[in-house]
Amino acid sequence: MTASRTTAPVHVVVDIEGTTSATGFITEQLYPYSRKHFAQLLDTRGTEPDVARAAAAVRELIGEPEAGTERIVEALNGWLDRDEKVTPLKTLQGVIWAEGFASGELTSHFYPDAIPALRAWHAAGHTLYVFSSGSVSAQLAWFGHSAEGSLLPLFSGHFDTETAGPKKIASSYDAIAAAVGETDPARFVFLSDLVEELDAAKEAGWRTVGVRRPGEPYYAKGVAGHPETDSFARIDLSGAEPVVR
Ligand SMILES: CSCCC(=O)C(=O)COP(=O)(O)O
Ligand SMILES: [Mg+2]
Repeated sequence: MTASRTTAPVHVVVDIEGTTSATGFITEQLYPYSRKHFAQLLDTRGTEPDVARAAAAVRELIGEPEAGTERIVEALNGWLDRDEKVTPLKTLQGVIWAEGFASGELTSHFYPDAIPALRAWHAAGHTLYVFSSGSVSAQLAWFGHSAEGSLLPLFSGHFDTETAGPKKIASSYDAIAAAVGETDPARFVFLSDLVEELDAAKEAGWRTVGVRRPGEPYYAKGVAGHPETDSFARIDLSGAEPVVR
């Protein structure tokens, strides 16, 4: 059972892939871009802290302490093939994508209802956060380069699997609440396309809304046990509970 809350503004925490943005855009535009640059990144910037930490984590995960660039890239591409949200993969993608966005080679995608709703919630006094498997550096590049310019001023913080923990376990949502300094978990509303993530947030006492957009990979799976919407425009945050109109 979730705790009650007043009608005070809430903390809205959004997932990216399948929620604010199309999975197909990310897998077709961003994933190939990262594949193209993994080897070069490891060879030319391997001593940078983020790159070195991620390479060490890949070696540990594959159980090959001596793995060189070729073997690491093979592991990264295997995870990408299966869209596995492995933290060091996401860290390296974030470093690569940050450069791609900065140079103008990459652009981000948002469903047409997402940006107006984010702006409206921010204007209404709600605080906005991102919790995505995409690294914080990828999130900053993504939200910093929308077709409508930078959306970063709308957000009060960004969380990923390195800073908060895996998205399918409740303690990660507790960690976000602690980082935000919020003691009432019912003041959070988490929006995601993946039911296991919504379940974990709900277990932590958060409110949830399942975002179920036609054409998305998890559409058929559904979001049983959570209010469901196909558009941010239908989410009303003015009452004690998020309502889908
Ligand atoms: C452009 S942000 C990175 C997107 C990404 O790589 C990813 O895995 C997003 O997964 P999510 O947790 O947002 O569904
Ligand atoms: Mg998602």
